[in-house]
Amino acid sequence: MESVQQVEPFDYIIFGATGDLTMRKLLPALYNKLRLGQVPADARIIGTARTTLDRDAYIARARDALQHFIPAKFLFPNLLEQFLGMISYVTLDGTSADSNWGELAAELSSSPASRIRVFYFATAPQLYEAICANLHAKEILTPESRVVLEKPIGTSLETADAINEGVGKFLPEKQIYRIDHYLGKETVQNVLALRFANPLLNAIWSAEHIKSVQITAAEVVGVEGRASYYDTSGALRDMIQNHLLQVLCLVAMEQPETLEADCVRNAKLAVLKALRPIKEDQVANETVRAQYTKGAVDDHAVPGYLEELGQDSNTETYAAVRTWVDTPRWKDVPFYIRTAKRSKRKVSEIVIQFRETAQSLFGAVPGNRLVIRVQPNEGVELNLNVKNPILDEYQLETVKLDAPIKVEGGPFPDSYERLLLDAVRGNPILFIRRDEVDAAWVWAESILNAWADKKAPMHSYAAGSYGPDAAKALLAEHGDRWHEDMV
Ligand SMILES: NC(=O)C1=CN([C@@H]2O[C@H](COP(=O)(O)OP(=O)(O)OC[C@H]3O[C@@H](n4cnc5c(N)ncnc54)[C@H](OP(=O)(O)O)[C@@H]3O)[C@@H](O)[C@H]2O)C=CC1
Ligand SMILES: O=C1O[C@H](COP(=O)(O)O)[C@@H](O)[C@H](O)[C@H]1O
Repeated sequence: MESVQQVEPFDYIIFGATGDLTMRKLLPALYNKLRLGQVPADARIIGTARTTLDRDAYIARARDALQHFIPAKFLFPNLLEQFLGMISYVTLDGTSADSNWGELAAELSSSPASRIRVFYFATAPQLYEAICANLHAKEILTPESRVVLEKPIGTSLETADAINEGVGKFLPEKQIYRIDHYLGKETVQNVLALRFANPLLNAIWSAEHIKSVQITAAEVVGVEGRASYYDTSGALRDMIQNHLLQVLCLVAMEQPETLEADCVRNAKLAVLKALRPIKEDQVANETVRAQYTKGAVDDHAVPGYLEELGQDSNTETYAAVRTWVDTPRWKDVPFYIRTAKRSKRKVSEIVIQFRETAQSLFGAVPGNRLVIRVQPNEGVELNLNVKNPILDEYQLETVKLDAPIKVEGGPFPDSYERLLLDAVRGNPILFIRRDEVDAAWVWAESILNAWADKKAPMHSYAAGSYGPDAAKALLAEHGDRWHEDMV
């Protein structure tokens, strides 16, 4: 029950405190943890950014954000005031040695030196090294400090190395927390529980019984206000290199010896290293990339990606990859991973397709299917073949066992909630180690390089559809179908 206990007193120092991430995710997550009794009353949140604001002006912004992003029934007036009372603001350019570091240091010095300090970098990653250099030079980093790095950790192995080296000059790896918010999702963490706490599933979790695995993260939204970032990234860098590969690792890994962070991270790393490299001349066969064109989402007409961008682009808003984990457990089992902007519906899910039985008492019977609904409508469903109760003879039909995953009396926790306090706890189990980042880039780069060299076509799909038809062929070659095409 450790996770419902209050954490130790902390100072959370947010760089980028006026930004979208802070307002939409970080402050609401910390408020929710206070509501749940996990944040001690003397915890403090110090926001910093370059915009000149006094405390009152910052608190007004924070209040607006909380009123907007926390459902009214969970926004208790006294608690809101208590939370806002924990916040202060320092106008600071994190990259400039001449900036207001004295004020930040003075704020922090009012707490005991042994207090936990979490420096959360909600800024562009190019700033991380300079911020760390200043924190170091101004002697603000203590042995009880950690830094949380937001994604993206680079756009390639080389740029990721530059970020990691830059931060690593000032802090050892154990004080560096690279966030991947998919690991903060309860339903993603649940993959380990499902696999290793259910002998029934554990016994059949291998190529002998599993025919294929598909992992999807599709969104209805387009690139919204983030086109300038997104166009330098694309679907593979934005979602697959990090979030979906992490999910794949949890599905495919061998059982770690313990739940200690490095045991789990070693097991994930082994999967990343076992991913079969996709060679340049295979990229056209093993991957599909596409851009959305104009279409309709929820009956509203929406423009295509290029129209939104206002210029030509070679950036994919859809990516699907067929990949293989070269370990005995997963021999010849295809893993299909896909992500899309402007899809028909928002869904993140893992579909485990079990093998059919060609000859049984009932002849050929379809394989069972386990669906882990990451979001929305969080839960687990299992398709079973049963006897049709109306007919006298044995005729089979499929029923679905459905186990929703809900939180009694509360909203489903946002992924940032768990992660923000794990950084305080000093528990890196849900954060990415540097060697994982590197291994994921090694695998992703061969695809990205081939795409950059136009070795695979750029397909298109109408906004509001499930993606390009070409993606169906990736699965059809192995007798598989995407979940929405399954009967
Ligand atoms: N928004 C999201 O949903 C997600 C964001 N991320 C990542 O989080 C990070 C922040 O994203 P987001 O909030 O959207 O970005 P925004 O552009 O909304 O915010 C950037 C923040 O950084 C501050 N900033 C910029 N330069 C400096 C500086 N030199 N010193 C101190 N503060 C500075 C800005 O304030 P000011 O201009 O006042 O200095 C602002 O508060 C990025 O790395 C992004 O990739 C990751 C996943 C999702
Ligand atoms: O990291 C990112 O994730 C979001 C999708 O997150 P989800 O929790 O809503 O599935 C995505 O919109 C964004 O482009 C990407 O940077």
